[in-house]
Amino acid sequence: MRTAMLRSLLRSSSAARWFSSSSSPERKVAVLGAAGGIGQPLSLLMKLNPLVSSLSLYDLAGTPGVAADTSHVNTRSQVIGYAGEDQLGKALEGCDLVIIPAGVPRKPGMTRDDLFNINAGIVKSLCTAISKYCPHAIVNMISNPVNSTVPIAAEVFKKAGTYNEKKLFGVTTLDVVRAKTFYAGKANANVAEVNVPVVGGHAGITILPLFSQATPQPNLSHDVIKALTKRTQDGGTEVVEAKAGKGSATLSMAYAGALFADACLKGLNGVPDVVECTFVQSSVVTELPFFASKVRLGKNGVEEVLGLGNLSDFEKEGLEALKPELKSSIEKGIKFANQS
Ligand SMILES: NC(=O)C1=CN([C@@H]2O[C@H](COP(=O)(O)OP(=O)(O)OC[C@H]3O[C@@H](n4cnc5c(N)ncnc54)[C@H](O)[C@@H]3O)[C@@H](O)[C@H]2O)C=CC1
Ligand SMILES: O=C([O-])CC(=O)C(=O)O
Repeated sequence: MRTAMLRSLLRSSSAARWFSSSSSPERKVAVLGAAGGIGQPLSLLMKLNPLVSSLSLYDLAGTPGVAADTSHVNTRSQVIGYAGEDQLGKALEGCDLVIIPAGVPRKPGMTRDDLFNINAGIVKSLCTAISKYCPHAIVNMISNPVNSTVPIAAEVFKKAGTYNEKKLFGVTTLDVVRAKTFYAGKANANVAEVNVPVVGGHAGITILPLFSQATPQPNLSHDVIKALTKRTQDGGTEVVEAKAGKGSATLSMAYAGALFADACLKGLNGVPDVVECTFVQSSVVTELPFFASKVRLGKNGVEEVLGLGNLSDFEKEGLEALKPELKSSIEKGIKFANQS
């Protein structure tokens, strides 16, 4: 279901006709940081999405080129590039969905939290503009550290009087994408039929894949589950090291970001039973104010935050172990937003 759009694109010899046949509502989507490593392929994937009617590509520089390039693809949306802070308002006006991959990526040896000092300020200024120009938009936060940037966004929106907890999402889809891929390999399963919930947050041990709830469920040993868990938690670092100083995951992240944005748009359009794992304000899952878990998406954003279900003893231990780090990252974000 989730990859139907991309699979149809690959299969169809007349993709343009397939895409232009959409009659879904008008939806304006902005990508902030659209000229970056994630921003460019994500902009292309959003251009391919028939649910988008208007695509607004914003960055400090370079977006006129990305927009001109992307706009030649013969699909539904009209694309406009906006460059520089004075054009941010226009980029955001009337948006239904704003996707934020703006900010610096990791280099080998860094943690996601090492990005806080630069990215916290970027996210704060972008969210201030969102609260002014499209206060009702759904926000998909990709910029790291997600465990802190989502609480920063919430505080900025609260201060502006525009906070709607149902519309703010930390994008953790790449953790799910990785968990599915790695699990399918070990389970010898068709990856297209694999499902794995991933909960917690988006950094190191705060990423908690729930392989006990994965489907299909072959009999994998505890050692294999432990190794799969570690590989999922270290997936970002695996890419950072392989890129050797040239950034972090961009292509797989663009794919994951496009999947999550598509799910949000489907929810907005009233498609039933759209469920994704995502980092949201959460009161029913743990005592922490934000937590990633399965969430049902709907016309207003979050329709329902779903519980964790039954956990294995190993997952229960993982859950307790992640809480202090996640709590401290959340608090760091809240403190930053209220201090500066
Ligand atoms: N949530 C997740 O699963 C993942 C998150 N990320 C994060 O995404 C972020 C972006 O990564 P990349 O695209 O690889 O970085 P990049 O450096 O290639 O691109 C970032 C873009 O943001 C732009 N930018 C910086 N300040 C801006 C501002 N104030 N307004 C608009 N644009 C601004 C830059 O000009 C640049 O084009 C990083 O923080 C990275 O850690 C990366 C992979 C996965
Ligand atoms: O690891 C990073 O820095 C980027 C990221 O969040 C990921 O790939 O999951």
